[in-house]
Amino acid sequence: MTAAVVATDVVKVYPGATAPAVDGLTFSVPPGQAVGLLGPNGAGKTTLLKLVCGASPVSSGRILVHGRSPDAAARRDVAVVHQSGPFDLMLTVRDNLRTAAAFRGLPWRRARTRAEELLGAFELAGSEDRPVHTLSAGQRRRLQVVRALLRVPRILLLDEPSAGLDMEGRRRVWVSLNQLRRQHELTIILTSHYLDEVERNTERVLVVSHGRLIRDGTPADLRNEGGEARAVLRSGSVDGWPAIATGALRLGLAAARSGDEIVLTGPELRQRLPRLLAELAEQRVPVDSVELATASLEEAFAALTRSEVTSR
Ligand SMILES: Nc1ncnc2c1ncn2[C@@H]1O[C@H](COP(=O)(O)OP(=O)(O)OP(=O)(O)O)[C@@H](O)[C@H]1O
Repeated sequence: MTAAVVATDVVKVYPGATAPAVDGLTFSVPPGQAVGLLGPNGAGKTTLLKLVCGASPVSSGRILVHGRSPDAAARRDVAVVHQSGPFDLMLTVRDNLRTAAAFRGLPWRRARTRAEELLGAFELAGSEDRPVHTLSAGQRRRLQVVRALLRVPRILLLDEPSAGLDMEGRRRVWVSLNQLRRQHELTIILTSHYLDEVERNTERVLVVSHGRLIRDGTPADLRNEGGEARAVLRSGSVDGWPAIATGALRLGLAAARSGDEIVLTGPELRQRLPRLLAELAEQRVPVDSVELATASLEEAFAALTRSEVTSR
């Protein structure tokens, strides 16, 4: 089976730059996989997408897209939703889609049915005759995805697809994309700063920092690495709260109360918690239940990128 994308020792140095934007990336993505590309601002995520779609050449190393050079693959196999995809704002939705179809060599009589289906799926039905400047930012974002999907690609690259979308807009985009994934073997590589979106819609995350790959695993792998993020204590008696807060503070933990729940956070939670519980038992402070909660992907990612910064 030919991989959808194979990157081998890929380096990208922009002209005049002092450091590479992408610095020796090696990975492969099997067909049909959805991959989230994570990293702080400036990590090299957008650059990597540009290299995969052939919009920018690699400085060294090699990228193969379904076994071909990105240039050769791009026109047929790859569709991209850029961070800001320009439309002709004065033209209607239909005319913008017609232009995009012509650019891809798709006859409009065929592309039109597909455009209508997609506009319906992305909740833009009825907007065909509206000039694009009259659409909201969220509607334009969805129209960008529609435009990218006029011909079902083998690989869809999404650069911040949810930027500017509210929660409902994000949900709608993903319902449609996941439906498409069920119908076709579609490989997706996306960058996003919404980690809940990445966790829900991808099978794998690549974490990039300063152009280098620092993690490659499932969202669950990354979350587990983040360890326990918080412990929730339930106490039947509010009288115990001062003792719990003081004891937690002594052990270097933060405590916050909400009703009869006390949330403890801080380093080495799993190790420090038994000591706190032993102290509370000695003081006869009632604790009804304790629950350790693992880190969310967001918390795990924040911890990982923080440790990267401090270890450099
Ligand atoms: N066309 C360009 N010319 C010169 N340098 C560039 C160019 N595009 C990006 N860079 C630089 O390359 C590095 C990586 O940028 P890139 O846009 O790939 O990061 P990113 O991870 O996508 O960031 P963000 O999350 O902010 O979108 C940055 O230092 C950036 O300033």
